[in-house]
Amino acid sequence: MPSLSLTSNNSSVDPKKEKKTKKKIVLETQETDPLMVSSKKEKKKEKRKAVEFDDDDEERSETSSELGEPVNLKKKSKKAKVVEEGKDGEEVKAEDPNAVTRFRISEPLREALKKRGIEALFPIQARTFEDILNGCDLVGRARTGQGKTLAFVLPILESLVNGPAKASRKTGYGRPPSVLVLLPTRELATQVFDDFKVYGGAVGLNSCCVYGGASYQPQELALKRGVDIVVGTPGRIKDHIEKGNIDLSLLKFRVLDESDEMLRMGFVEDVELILGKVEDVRKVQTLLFSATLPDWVKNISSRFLKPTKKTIDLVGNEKMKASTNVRHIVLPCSTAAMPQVIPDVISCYGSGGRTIIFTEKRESANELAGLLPGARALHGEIQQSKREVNFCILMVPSTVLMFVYEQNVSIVFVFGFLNCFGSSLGPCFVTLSGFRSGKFLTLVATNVAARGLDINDVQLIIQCEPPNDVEAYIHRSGRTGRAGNSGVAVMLYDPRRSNISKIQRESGVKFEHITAPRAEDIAKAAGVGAAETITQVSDSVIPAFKSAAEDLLSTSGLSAVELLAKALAKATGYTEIKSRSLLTSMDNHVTLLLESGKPIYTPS
Ligand SMILES: Nc1ncnc2c1ncn2[C@@H]1O[C@H](COP(=O)(O)OP(=O)(O)OP(=O)(O)O)[C@@H](O)[C@H]1O
Repeated sequence: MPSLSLTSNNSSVDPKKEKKTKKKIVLETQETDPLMVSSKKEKKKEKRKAVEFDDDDEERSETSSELGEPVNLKKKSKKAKVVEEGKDGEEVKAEDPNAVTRFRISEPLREALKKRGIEALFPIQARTFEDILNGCDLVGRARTGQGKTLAFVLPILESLVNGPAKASRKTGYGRPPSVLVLLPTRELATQVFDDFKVYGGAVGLNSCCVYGGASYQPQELALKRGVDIVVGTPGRIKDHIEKGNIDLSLLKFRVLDESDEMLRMGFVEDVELILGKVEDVRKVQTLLFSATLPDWVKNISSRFLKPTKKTIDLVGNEKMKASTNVRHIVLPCSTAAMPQVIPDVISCYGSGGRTIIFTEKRESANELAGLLPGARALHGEIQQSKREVNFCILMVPSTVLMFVYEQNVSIVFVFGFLNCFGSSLGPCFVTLSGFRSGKFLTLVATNVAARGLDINDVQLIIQCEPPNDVEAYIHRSGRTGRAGNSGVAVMLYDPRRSNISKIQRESGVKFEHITAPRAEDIAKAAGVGAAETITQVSDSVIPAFKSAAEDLLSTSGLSAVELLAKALAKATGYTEIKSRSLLTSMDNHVTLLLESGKPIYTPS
């Protein structure tokens, strides 16, 4: 009989160590099985050991910006500000080489940027600005959240109002568009349109947004009135071109944003048809942007862009393709354990901000959203009106509610009694706009939310299983850690069914391996929050509770600190701390590592 030793290691799973100790058997059992643990005391001892944090840096992501405790990651990574001593000891900021003032950006645009807190360009913007303004076709690539949208918005607007495109640009009623921007999803089109609306509006240029699933009429009206910039999805833009609503004869710019996704989604034919409608391609500048540019997209781009095109690739051959502002983590977890594990991951890593959870299928998104408190689902089957709606209530008399769509394109009168309000309002404020505005903090989405979405304060991304391709991993994890902020991306995987090595190899991410947050971790995070709220309780309550507190202190045999700890535990809903499997993250399971002195052979 080989000798067996019992090791319960609740800290990080270390694949390297696993390799070295080949003669180990990992068993798993219900915690209540008396045969598997010698005594309760021993078990408690092992648990206590497991609480100690394995501080082995080796297994942590080399890309992590925050490698300490898994809580409170809400930090802005500070951009270096060079400060010099001026006259009379006054502090003078040395000018940033990427300061907005150093670029050919006109005053109204500078003002609009300043209003949004932008005083310097990000590297992809600085590196592409002059080339675009000088009329070059360009392929631009930078990691997620690095500001690729403004990298094309700013020089295009400058070119139209002060640069080479100004001379031949038409103005007035019924003018055909000067700019056409193609994006793969309606959500992205809306987002990029918002930027054109703000910055274009600042220099007197009009934009409109067209996408499938929404009514044609308001889009046709806007196009007929005349616009400078059209942003939209390929299918609907193609329809408008075929219906004669969009005239591309005076087009100056065409932009393919998230180009690889657009072409992958089967829009190649639509995109080719749209681009083919431009009669004289020499008069049009074509720009192509994405965080991921597989070789096949680069090849296709040579068909759409001039041979003289410039390529600005800020990722290039660097091993790490995903965001370097994100802490990339993997966690073994079975599907059955997800509803228990995900809320705990959110408690430990969500820093109180927004979380996006990605599932592969629509049904799983619906199911999970139903199981997680305060979560909503977003996927392609959800009606467009519910996916991104920006209603505002204009007046609420006792019996009439009136909603006006933000773009003033449709007005809906809803007549009814005020008590109908609660039930009718709910579905209106759903999904993206509700998530953006903080009405709910957890979004469960399919890949429809993987690309380009820029939502404030998304602290945590959870992927329920490894995606099929590396691009999906890069874009999904890139919904956090944007514009210099840090974030956490946790990928769940079932070690018996899925493999993370392909994603690891192709993305260049060195994943940090963790186990499901232990009850102690979650309790600690909750305790910190509860301690803060206790200090906010009014002193007026003390007299009412003082005598009970004194009685408790004198009779319990516990110290004041221990009693306070129990009170915090109760306040946060903890009456006991449960164990959890390291392999599947199932509650009430313990993982046992049995080491043998000799090889063990199975009967077969
Ligand atoms: N120069 C800047 N200074 C500060 N913030 C900026 C600057 N440029 C862009 N941003 C902000 O950075 C965020 C990310 O920008 P954007 O969505 O364009 O990134 P992206 O590179 O297109 O990301 P993705 O690849 O995910 O689509 C936005 O909130 C944007 O307002």
